[in-house]
Amino acid sequence: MNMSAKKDSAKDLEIQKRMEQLADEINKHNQAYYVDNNPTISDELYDSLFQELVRLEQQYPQFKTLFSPTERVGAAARTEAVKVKHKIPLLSIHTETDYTAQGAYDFDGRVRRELELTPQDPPVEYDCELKFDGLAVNIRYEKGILVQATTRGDGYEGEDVTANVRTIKTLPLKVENFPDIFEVRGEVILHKSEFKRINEEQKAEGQKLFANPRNAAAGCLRQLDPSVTARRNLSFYAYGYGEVSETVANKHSELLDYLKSKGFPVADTRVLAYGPEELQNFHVRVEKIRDDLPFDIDGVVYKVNSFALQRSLGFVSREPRWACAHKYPPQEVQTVVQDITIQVGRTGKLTPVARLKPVFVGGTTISNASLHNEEFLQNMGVKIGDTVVVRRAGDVIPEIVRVIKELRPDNARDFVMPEFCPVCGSHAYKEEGEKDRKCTGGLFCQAQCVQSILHFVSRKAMGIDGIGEKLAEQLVEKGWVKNISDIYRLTKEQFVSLERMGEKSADNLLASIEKSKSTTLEKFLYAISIPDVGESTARTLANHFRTLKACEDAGLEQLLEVDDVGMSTAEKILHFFAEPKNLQVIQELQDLGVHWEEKGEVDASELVFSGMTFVLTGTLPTLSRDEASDMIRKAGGKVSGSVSKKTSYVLAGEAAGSKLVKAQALSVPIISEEQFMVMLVQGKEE
Ligand SMILES: NC(=O)c1ccc[n+]([C@@H]2O[C@H](COP(=O)([O-])OP(=O)(O)OC[C@H]3O[C@@H](n4cnc5c(N)ncnc54)[C@H](O)[C@@H]3O)[C@@H](O)[C@H]2O)c1
Ligand SMILES: [Zn+2]
Repeated sequence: MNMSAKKDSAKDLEIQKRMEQLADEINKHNQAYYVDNNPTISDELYDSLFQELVRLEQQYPQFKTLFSPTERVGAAARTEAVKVKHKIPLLSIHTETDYTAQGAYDFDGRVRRELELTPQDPPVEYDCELKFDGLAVNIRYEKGILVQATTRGDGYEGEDVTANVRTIKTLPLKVENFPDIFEVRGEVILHKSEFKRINEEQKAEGQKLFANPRNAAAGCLRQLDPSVTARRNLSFYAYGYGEVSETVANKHSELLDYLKSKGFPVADTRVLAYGPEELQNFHVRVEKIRDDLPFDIDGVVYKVNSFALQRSLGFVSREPRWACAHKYPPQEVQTVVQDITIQVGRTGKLTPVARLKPVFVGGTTISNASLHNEEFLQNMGVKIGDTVVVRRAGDVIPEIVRVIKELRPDNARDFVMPEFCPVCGSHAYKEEGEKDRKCTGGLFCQAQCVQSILHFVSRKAMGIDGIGEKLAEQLVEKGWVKNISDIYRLTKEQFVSLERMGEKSADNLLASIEKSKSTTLEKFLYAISIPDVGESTARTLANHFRTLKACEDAGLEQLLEVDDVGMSTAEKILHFFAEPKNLQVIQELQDLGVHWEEKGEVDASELVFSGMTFVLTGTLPTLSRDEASDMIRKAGGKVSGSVSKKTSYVLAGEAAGSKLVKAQALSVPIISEEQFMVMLVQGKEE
């Protein structure tokens, strides 16, 4: 055997295995749904498993088994029920797999081909109906009297539910001037309001809740005690016929009109359509009113209207060729995880992303879904190769809801989160107690570049005016800024070459960049995006260590000595300064002229406001709040947000509010900006 033949046979085995797994899985769900009235997966999901098997069977007919679930309708009647053979089988309906307009065109195309119509022939007349989401029943009338009702069962033999069907209030028990034998077919359903009521009742009685109206309807209909069924307002809608002793119509729509005239409930949402475009119009219109209908539907049904044409089209295995169900885009489907890769976000967060075999869900095709983080990955237990359930409802981002472990192939692989950033190669750590793993190369990691520029230039950091998100993105895209130190290498030529950037703004920008070079240690420590180091931690670090070198060299113990630096922050600071490339960027910044005054070892107690706490309130005549706060801190004082007995002074301006009242109540001295400035110079109150 040559290599490629060997590969082929391995692939064949894999496909065969998949088909067996799918068949087992579908059979299991058939049992749960049809026999136990207790489905464990959504219909949409079931449909997508089913459709995958159908496709594989078409592609690889040699692997199709005799017992394939695609050959059968529903499930056999329960053993405890009385079984009834149908005079005429109750089959299923073909479901169009294309949920878009194409579905209507596909169906019409097939019908026209089968009927050997040419493009010159007129459009086919169709009857369009709702596809009720309930249970099919066959109701037999003899001489106008309801004598027997049966469920569909496996299509050939169903369960006798006569006593229960008789309790349906909208169904005539006796029909005048009816043919000797007439079997009416239709759907038994529960209205949504009734479903809600029943579930509330079940809950109050501590009984099991029904998953959806269809299952509740099935449960009520197949209930062995008719008095229970009678208390549940089941509804019935007619849409077809079985054995009849007399022809009453030549077209499907006429038959439904006839049944309606005889007192049978027939849904009003029903139209005649000519050709595929009109079919699709109906599909679209019904989708718009779907949620407002009093009962659940799972699509629409198109039927060739003429009985004569229906007869010439006939049946294929379990379905008539003259009808099809056109459903709505599912919001939940299954697909396969082909790979798991890492995406690095702007903040350095490493996110595992499942690369999916493209699948149509919630109206669009998706091929990726976020797995969020390690914890999510673990809880989900997803492996590469797994079949997963993907959900996308409305505009919501697609998500993986569950792994179908039964469909896991033997060669499924575990995914392990990397310890290095895939973009820049820096260490990626997950701190104790945190969910996210983060890249520590904040200063030069390409993935984080835009974010770090925006942070670097922000007002409380280096205070460079004029670099917003758009510009930052451009600077990175052009490759001009690879790390933040490159900001100080930007030239006027570069700026003016950008769209919508005039000479004047370029000059202003460059001036602002130049001005930012003169800064303070606390602003610099804040600007370089050390994880967890916000404005206030940067300040305490600067006050504590006084020089950048001391801060860089600090060990864990020394860091923990700093006020409000806990274990997790200390570790992040350590990791940050342990990354040689971060140190390199810091050095480059200094080489390019960024500087500040290093305070050296000043004794904090010598400062004017040391040991004092200030509270600011109202609008000061000349200083902004940030400026006043800065001045207080530089002079060794603290700024607090609320007045207490420990407050030394309240610095009050125009329109001061409740803080002023509180200060008066606690006899805290209140000072004006003018008094404050004097104190700052003289060291005490005037
Ligand atoms: N969730 C699960 O575990 C699970 C398991 C098995 C089946 N299912 C669901 O059941 C479906 C398969 O069941 P199916 O064979 O009954 O096929 P179907 O429900 O796709 O279509 C056939 C049925 O449509 C109904 N119907 C509603 N309105 C109609 C109308 N106007 N005219 C004609 N028929 C109409 C009839 O009951 C008919 O038997 C799947 O599509 C799936 O959604 C779900
Ligand atoms: Zn990185």
